[in-house]
Amino acid sequence: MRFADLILPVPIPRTFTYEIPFELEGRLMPGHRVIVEFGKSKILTAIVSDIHNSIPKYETKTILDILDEKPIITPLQLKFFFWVADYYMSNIGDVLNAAIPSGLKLSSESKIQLHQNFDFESNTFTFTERETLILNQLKTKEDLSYNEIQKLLGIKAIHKIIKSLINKEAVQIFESLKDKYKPKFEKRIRLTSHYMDVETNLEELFDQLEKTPKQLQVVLSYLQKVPIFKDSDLNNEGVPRKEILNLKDISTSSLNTLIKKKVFEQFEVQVDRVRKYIKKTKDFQLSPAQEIAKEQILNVFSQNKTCLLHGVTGSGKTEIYINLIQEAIQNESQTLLILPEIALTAQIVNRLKDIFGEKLGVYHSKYNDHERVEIWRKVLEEEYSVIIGVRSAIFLPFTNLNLIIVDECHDSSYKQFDPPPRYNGADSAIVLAKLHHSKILLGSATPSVEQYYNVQIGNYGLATLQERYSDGKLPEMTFINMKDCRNKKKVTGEYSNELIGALKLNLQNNQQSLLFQNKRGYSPYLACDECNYIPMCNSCDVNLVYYKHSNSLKCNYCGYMENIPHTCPNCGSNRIKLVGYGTEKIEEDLKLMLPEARIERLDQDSTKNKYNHEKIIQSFENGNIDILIGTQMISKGLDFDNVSLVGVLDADRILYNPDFRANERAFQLFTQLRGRAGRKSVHGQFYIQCFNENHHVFDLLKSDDYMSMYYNELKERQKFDYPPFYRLVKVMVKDRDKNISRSASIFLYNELRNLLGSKRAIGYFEPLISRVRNMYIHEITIKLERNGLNMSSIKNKIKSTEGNLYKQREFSRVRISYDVDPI
Ligand SMILES: Nc1ncnc2c1ncn2[C@@H]1O[C@H](COP(=O)(O)OP(=O)(O)OP(=O)(O)O)[C@@H](O)[C@H]1O
Ligand SMILES: [Zn+2]
Repeated sequence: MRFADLILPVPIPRTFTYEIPFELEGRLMPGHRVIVEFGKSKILTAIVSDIHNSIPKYETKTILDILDEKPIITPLQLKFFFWVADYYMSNIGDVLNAAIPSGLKLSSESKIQLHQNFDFESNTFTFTERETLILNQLKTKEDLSYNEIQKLLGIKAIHKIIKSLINKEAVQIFESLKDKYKPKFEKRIRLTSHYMDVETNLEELFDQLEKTPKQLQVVLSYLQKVPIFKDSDLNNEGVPRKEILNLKDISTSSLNTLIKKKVFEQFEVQVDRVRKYIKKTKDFQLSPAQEIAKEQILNVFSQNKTCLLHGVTGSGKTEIYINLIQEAIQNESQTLLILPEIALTAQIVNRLKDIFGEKLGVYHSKYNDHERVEIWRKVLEEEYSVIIGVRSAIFLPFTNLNLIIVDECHDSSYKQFDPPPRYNGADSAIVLAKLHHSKILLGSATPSVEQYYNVQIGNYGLATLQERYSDGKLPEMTFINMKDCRNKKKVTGEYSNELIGALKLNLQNNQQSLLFQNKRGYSPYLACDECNYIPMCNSCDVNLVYYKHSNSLKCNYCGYMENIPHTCPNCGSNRIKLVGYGTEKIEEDLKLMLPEARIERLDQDSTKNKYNHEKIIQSFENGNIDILIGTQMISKGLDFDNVSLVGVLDADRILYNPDFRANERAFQLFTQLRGRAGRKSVHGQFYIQCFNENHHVFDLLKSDDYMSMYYNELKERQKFDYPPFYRLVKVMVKDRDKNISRSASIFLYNELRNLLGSKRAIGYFEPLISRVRNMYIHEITIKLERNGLNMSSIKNKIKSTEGNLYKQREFSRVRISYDVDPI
């Protein structure tokens, strides 16, 4: 086995073969990180994906060094990563970037430092002039990058020189990012072993310390914390130094004296950065309906099929998950529970930490890199048996995965859009389960049409929960016609008197309310009353959003910010006004209208800080907030006992969307929102402010009729060749020049039509938002029949048309990307 295929962090969609040096033969395994030379002078970190004997056609370079003792990626993960890259038509390097925490990431910044055993005096090698130059430099400077060495020597080809230094064990290469992960240490103290002889030596110590009461105080406080009289083993762990010093009447100098006198010894232990949970047991019994659903699930599992749990909101799906996870833990295997939203993670983690204690690991994007590396390692070493996380948790190094649960499996935030890979975490989880021979359960009150279709054609098995837990009823629905309200002057701004009245009543009854609005920020936009001018982003085709707290206009696409203009830049009038309303404005308005209420907001802006979302949810749960205003974050799976009112302010905005999934989405969103109210003893109310009460989706909602929605949608999808009957691939063409973007998309479209036929290559068009970060976008839609096609080979063919495009000089800077199964 002399060759290794490597994944390199370069935007080239293939692996590279390198030779394995003699000293690494037999040691190197797939999943190891290695250092290699790439091109003339680049040094890169790479991941070994395969090891073999077949000599490549091109001249190979040799691997320079290995970074880890043990592989950091498992063989199954590699397989999975390649599947994601293939299926979602993205580079394997991009998948790796999405998959591994940046503390383990591949980087191009490798450096050298003196070898730890190297000693200038005692070494026996002779060094060349250039080698000596480097070594002398390293006497004063801790490390040197490849660039610095090239400058120092005044030549480009430095690799041979470095290699020779490595062979002489004078220097070593290190990955500057490798050291990014620093374990955290804690200083602790304990009694030295001498005093473990309690009866004589410790008693003696007390006598000695009579004269120094401060020191005696330290020893006594220690013994209070660590009762070695009861159990002498407790001394081994000692206590954190900080904990003793934080006590009243303890002086640092007394403690230090005692350490000098060898009464105490100080030692360090590695501690976890990730917050630990204390295990409390909480028992619950499944209801008869839940027992039946669980039986159905186990039955589906026994047929090695994916199981869809279709259970109404508040039916207790989570309790079934917990029950299944408990059984999985007893079998000493790993379980992965993925959720669409970190807001929800916080709540479920609270429910699960009571039950699973330290066996529970949590993985989401708000964690910093050190924490993510720590979780990665703990999953690899099977210290965690349950992992709860958002979509990227599917990339963790499971070795013993036996159950995957995808909660709220219909949710569109399982799909990643930018940066690539544009993968869907819920769909990919099914493939992950196959690779691990693991069971997989998808749960939702509103499965996607595609998911339910899979049940219908027998690909998935079905389990159902049709009633809420303990006879809870679904909230009553009230439609508030805003047109009528306006005519009858029964509104204050955007708020109907009826809704405000209901909020007031709820407040008096000491119950909580949720208010939904799909727009964050203050007012969606600013507009001139004279000429209708609307401030737009300079680099994207969208209007700027007004943020009150920073008194600025901001682009939600590229982050561009500017000050509020006082006069209209177009006509000079000073009649610039705010139009529409976002969550921030609603918060402000309601605080004025209901001054006695405690009001908070939950959206992307209010949860920027790591634990903010947890704090807000906790505080709502504890009854410290009366009204919580939020974006779709509040619609997903949250479980509050005391919420009896849910209101939607601008329902029409949800209904009218130029997308074939618009009705399905609206039905899902309203059903989920309604489901947040009346989950425990209180009866729930669902208020919808809208202009068009007669919309078809509202009819379905009134009868809570998922199946009608499903069959209606299915008919439409069949008629217009949409999923689940066809698979969609979107090809995105981008260029700084609008004309080039357009002509490149026409060129590519023609290529694709020749390749696939005009029934599959549908057309090219400008998307709704046709410019982002100054790149003009055109899209080509491809529809592929679900059956009878070899998808992988078709996708390769689609990709190969890129080659023809790039042969045209004028298109050489065009950027092409793909979105497979766009949503
Ligand atoms: N067997 C049970 N014993 C005690 N409480 C239960 C049981 N089953 C469900 N509950 C309670 O009922 C409430 C709703 O359950 P849960 O949150 O699991 O619903 P869900 O099906 O996940 O709903 P959604 O689809 O809205 O997220 C929770 O507060 C839960 O603790
Ligand atoms: Zn912008």
